[in-house]
Amino acid sequence: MSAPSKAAAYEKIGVIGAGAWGTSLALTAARAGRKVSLWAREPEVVEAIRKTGENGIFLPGIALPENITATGDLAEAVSGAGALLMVPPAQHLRSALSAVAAVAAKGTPLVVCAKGIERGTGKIVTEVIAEAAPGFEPAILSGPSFARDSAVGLPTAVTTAARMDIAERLQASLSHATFRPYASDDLVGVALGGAAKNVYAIATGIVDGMGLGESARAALLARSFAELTRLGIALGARSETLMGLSGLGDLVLTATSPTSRNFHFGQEVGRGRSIASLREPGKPLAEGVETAPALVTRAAAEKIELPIAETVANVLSGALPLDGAIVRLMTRPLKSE
Ligand SMILES: NC(=O)C1=CN([C@@H]2O[C@H](COP(=O)(O)OP(=O)(O)OC[C@H]3O[C@@H](n4cnc5c(N)ncnc54)[C@H](O)[C@@H]3O)[C@@H](O)[C@H]2O)C=CC1
Ligand SMILES: O=C(CO)COP(=O)(O)O
Repeated sequence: MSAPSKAAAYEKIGVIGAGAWGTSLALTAARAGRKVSLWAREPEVVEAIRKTGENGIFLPGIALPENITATGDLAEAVSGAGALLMVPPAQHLRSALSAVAAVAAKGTPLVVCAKGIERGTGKIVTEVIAEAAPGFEPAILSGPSFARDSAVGLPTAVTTAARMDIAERLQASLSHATFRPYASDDLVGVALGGAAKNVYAIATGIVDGMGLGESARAALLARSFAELTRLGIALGARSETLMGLSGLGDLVLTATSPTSRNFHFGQEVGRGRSIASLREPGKPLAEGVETAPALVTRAAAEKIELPIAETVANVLSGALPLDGAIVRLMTRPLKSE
């Protein structure tokens, strides 16, 4: 057993992105005793928090304490912050990082809390940080955690991954009675686990929506984990990380729960809803939709086969009809496990 960490907490935390998860994390940091500044892209979110003390647009019904200051001014949000939690949708991470890098103090840990892989490049978030914010400390926060669960005070555990001393300072900065971060220095494993599980949650959602049964769902979940592990190891992740909170833990949560937007998206596809209608503006964010082709791009570059992720990407692009997808998965050459 490792010795308990005595790392010092950061006094102030900046949170960039005030969707459900950014707002919930701001609340977590505030409950842990930090001073928090929460940057929102939408002026109406800043106004709502200032006037009503809650983010009625993305996390309604949750009162935010006074040690959270909402702002639309990025320079104000990052000023004096010991660490910055980056919580935009994954496909907007690069631009958010560039904007922050232009105004924040070099060397500040940029803690990516978004879960995804960049479409077009196939880059995982550690690589995006290195390119968009050179000179800053890369960090990841990920694990099985619905924003509302942790906001209402249900017990939640996540992993903070960074250079170990930074990971431990983040752990100390965010932990409180119902929020338990574990520290890790395996950034690749933690980043990949959180991103890939969204794609596999769409897959299990589809199987559920098609009424193929719980046995099929469990088989798919297990084979999804095998895929995730194969790619993770190729990218340099540790297998125990992938078996932890941000790999297996988040896969089990997201790929079995209708509360998950990704699983729900898959369910609706499996029930025959058109993908275009599920992606209309204003529909819930399902990160796996963009990450599926990105995951496939990255796996191809690493010469790794991901038949389930590929099938999801092909169904979402319209290249493969649903029935064809199941036939394709079940008629692959027989293998040993
Ligand atoms: N909601 C949850 O339970 C959890 C979410 N996450 C991750 O956190 C990230 C953010 O998700 P949520 O907070 O749930 O989002 P949300 O669905 O609650 O809110 C949407 C967010 O997207 C931003 N946004 C919309 N259009 C944009 C654009 N064009 N450019 C930049 N930003 C734009 C909005 O400002 C808002 O912050 C995602 O990567 C998600 O996977 C991770 C763990 C839990
Ligand atoms: O990442 C999450 C839980 O850990 C949230 O999942 P969804 O984005 O699918 O709702």
